[in-house]
Amino acid sequence: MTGFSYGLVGSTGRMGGEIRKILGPEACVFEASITGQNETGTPKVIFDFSRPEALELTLAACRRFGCALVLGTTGLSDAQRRQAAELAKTAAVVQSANFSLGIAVLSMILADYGPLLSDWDCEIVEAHHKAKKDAPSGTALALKKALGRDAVTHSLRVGGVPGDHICVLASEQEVLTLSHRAIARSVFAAGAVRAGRFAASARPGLYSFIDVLQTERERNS
Ligand SMILES: NC(=O)C1=CN([C@@H]2O[C@H](COP(=O)(O)OP(=O)(O)OC[C@H]3O[C@@H](n4cnc5c(N)ncnc54)[C@H](OP(=O)(O)O)[C@@H]3O)[C@@H](O)[C@H]2O)C=CC1
Ligand SMILES: O=C(O)C1=N[C@H](C(=O)O)C[C@H](O)C1
Repeated sequence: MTGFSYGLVGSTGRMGGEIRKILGPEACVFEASITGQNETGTPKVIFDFSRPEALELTLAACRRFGCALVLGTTGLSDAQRRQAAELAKTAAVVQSANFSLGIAVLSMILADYGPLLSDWDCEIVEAHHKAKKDAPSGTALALKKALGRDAVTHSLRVGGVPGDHICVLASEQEVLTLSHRAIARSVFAAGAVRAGRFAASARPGLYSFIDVLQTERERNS
């Protein structure tokens, strides 16, 4: 059961399918993909897991419906991020390159403790399924941002891997390896739906998945 009607941009895709499995196909009242658009009601939240080229359509739909946005598409340009931030002045927008809990915690660890290792080398290895279009992954870019400095990234596109990220930090004397593996793509959909439930009742603003988790924690404490 959903509790809200939703829209999907990227409805025929891998992530679109996973979100449908959680929220139920009957509550999906707006869907879009390259092959077309279908509208049967007013969504409370639109989920965009598609391609950067679709963002214009997504932002226009959010404005038209006056609804919130969960934006998971990676490979966005800086200008597109600014466009999403512009929508956030009037609607709740949760944007994250990775809606898994493990990557959220890994990002917090890097942001908090990365500065202690500022003179260590750092390289990031990411592996994904062969159909993934962008490289490096949005998550690898976000992990670099959390670390607060540049890091060489290595991208593998092999088999059906849902998403692996490994940060290797090393000095002359020691090596610290922090790694995350998504066992199934459903983990990202579960996080996105969690963000959608938050966004459905949140004030306008630009939120990260970490903001969603921290708000939930404050509400439950
Ligand atoms: N933030 C996160 O946690 C995660 C993010 N992602 C990101 O989500 C995105 C989608 O991934 P995935 O589901 O695997 O991709 P798929 O290739 O399986 O699906 C892409 C979807 O987008 C649609 N699409 C492509 N171009 C356009 C367009 N110009 N206008 C409208 N719709 C379009 C496709 O339609 P059609 O079928 O007609 O071609 C399809 O429905 C990627 O950017 C990926 O990196 C993925 C997993 C987790
Ligand atoms: O395309 C994918 O599949 C994924 N994309 C996201 C990314 O680019 O980081 C998140 C996840 O790793 C799966």
